[in-house]
Amino acid sequence: MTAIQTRGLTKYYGDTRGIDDLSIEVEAGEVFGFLGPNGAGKTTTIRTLLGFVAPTGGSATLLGHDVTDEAALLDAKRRIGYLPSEPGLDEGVTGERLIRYHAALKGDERSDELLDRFDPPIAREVGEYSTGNKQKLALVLAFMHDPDLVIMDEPTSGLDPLMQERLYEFIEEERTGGTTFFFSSHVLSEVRRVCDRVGIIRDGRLVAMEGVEELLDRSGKRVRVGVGDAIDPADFEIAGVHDLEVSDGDASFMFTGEYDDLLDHLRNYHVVDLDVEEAPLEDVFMKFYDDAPAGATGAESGSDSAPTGTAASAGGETDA
Ligand SMILES: Nc1ncnc2c1ncn2[C@@H]1O[C@H](COP(=O)(O)OP(=O)(O)OP(=O)(O)O)[C@@H](O)[C@H]1O
Repeated sequence: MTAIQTRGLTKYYGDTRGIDDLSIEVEAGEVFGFLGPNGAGKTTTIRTLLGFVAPTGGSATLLGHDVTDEAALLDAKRRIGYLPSEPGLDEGVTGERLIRYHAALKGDERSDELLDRFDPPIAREVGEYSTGNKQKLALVLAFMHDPDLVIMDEPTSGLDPLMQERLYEFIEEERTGGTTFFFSSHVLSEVRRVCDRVGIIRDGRLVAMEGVEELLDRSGKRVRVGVGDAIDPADFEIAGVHDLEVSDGDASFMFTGEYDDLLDHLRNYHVVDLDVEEAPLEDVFMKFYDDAPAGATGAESGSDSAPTGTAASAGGETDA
């Protein structure tokens, strides 16, 4: 089953492009990471999927329900969890009270277990919480009705390394149990760690969508070769060599070609050192980010947060 499907999904805020012609499919049981530079349209995508903003074009379904059909979306949201980037929780009440409120709204299948795991200080008023504790509470609220699909906007921002690790382990366990995840992230190591596939968005448009490992494979390996003598860079202009750097008797480059051809070429040298390693994750992703025009990589942020109380209920935001 397809958990999320968008076809030509478009959202303009007046003349400002939010997302443009976005077509994505996320299969049930998949962990899908959504990456892109600041202002690329990640939050807009999430808010459009959840019906907080109305699309200006195209279509989208969540768990088979049309997101522009209010009744259908409400129905779908019973099976959806949402973790916004800045949980707009009601500051004047205790965490305990918010949990009770959410239980009444959408049910409570597992808040005890989640409280054990994430441990927010629920006896205290939310206004006294640190950013990390708000995030922990938002996690409990997002998962307590045991959703089939969870949408998260930068879920580990604000969490300390121990909690981040706890969340990764939790995502892995939930995925084994069949839960689908769609989440935006800037943290490449976490994308690698937990995602099956990634979509990369730039200037509101999808520029890549594939498996994380395929993306890394396609990006090739970093090769460093040491030879006794000086190297003429022109000698290394062979198929599959990119980003060549030569110094004295060393050549370093990204390689996407055939290894037999490379080994044939290296026979021309007295090789004293050879190192082949996976492309750094940053290099792989920055390729997609780098070409972005300056406007898309600035400090724009659409992280206008959810209004009070219902941040994790996949409800409660209004159309913008
Ligand atoms: N409510 C809004 N009104 C007007 N423009 C908006 C609004 N929300 C977002 N935008 C614009 O839409 C574009 C996409 O923003 P969005 O917040 O979706 O990007 P993002 O990828 O989530 O960025 P970040 O990584 O910084 O959170 C940006 O140009 C942004 O300025």
